Amino acid sequence: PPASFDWRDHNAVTPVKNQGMCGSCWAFSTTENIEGQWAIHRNKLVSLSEQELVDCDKLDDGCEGGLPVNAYEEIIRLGGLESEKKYPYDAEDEKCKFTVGDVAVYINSSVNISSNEADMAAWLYKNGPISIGINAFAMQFYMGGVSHPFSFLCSPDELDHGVLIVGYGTKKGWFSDSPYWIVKNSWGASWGVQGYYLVYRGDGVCGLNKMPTSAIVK
Ligand SMILES: CCC[C@@H](/C=C/S(=O)(=O)c1ccccc1)NC(=O)[C@H](Cc1ccccc1)NC(=O)N1CCC(N2CCOCC2)CC1
Repeated sequence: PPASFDWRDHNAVTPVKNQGMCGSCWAFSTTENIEGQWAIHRNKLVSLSEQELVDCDKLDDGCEGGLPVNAYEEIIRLGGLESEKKYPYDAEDEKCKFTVGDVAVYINSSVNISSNEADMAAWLYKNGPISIGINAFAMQFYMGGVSHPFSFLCSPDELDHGVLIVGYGTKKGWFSDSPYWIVKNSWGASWGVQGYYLVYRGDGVCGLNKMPTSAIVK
């Protein structure tokens, strides 16, 4: 794989979204992974419905939390994901309004990806953006640059946020180079670097390598 790669340069990433006052980060991590899979394998980039997952995914807890691995399973059970347009986001738990006739995309299965960050970069380059869990402690104070908090401040064993890795690169420094991941967040475009988080790549910081997953679109 190349030294750097960014799926935003290959029309596989929608604009940054905002989950608002609802703990639905897991749904954004899931829909945005599938947006990437569909764009890469069907050459169609369409914004997908997080609200369908908040309302209809019975394995998860809507605004009270969830896991992409559960959401992939529920999307297969339901029969697919509607577009954001057809099933818009309301940032609150509501009655399920899923209509199978309005499905925009479907997935065939999902995979757990290796926690080795070199393997993750190779997988991303070959297949697309990766959904991850992360300890968001350092994200709450993030103002830019390559985030590399001490592990006692950002325990890799306390994942509490779902986000999406869309690329990777290396920042050339005065004394040393910093390899980083480009992470798409769901806290709006005024957060971080136009909505994105640059975090150190290579030492499992904040547990970002603990739960890398993706949907599979054949
Ligand atoms: C209250 C839910 C908060 C929400 C994200 C909110 S958030 O607003 O993005 C945020 C995160 C951190 C700091 C500040 C703000 N977090 C989650 O949904 C996180 C996301 C995550 C964690 C680990 C790996 C991958 C993804 N998940 C979780 O919070 N949970 C995982 C699923 C679990 N369910 C229990 C019942 O049985 C089904 C599973 C509920 C807790």
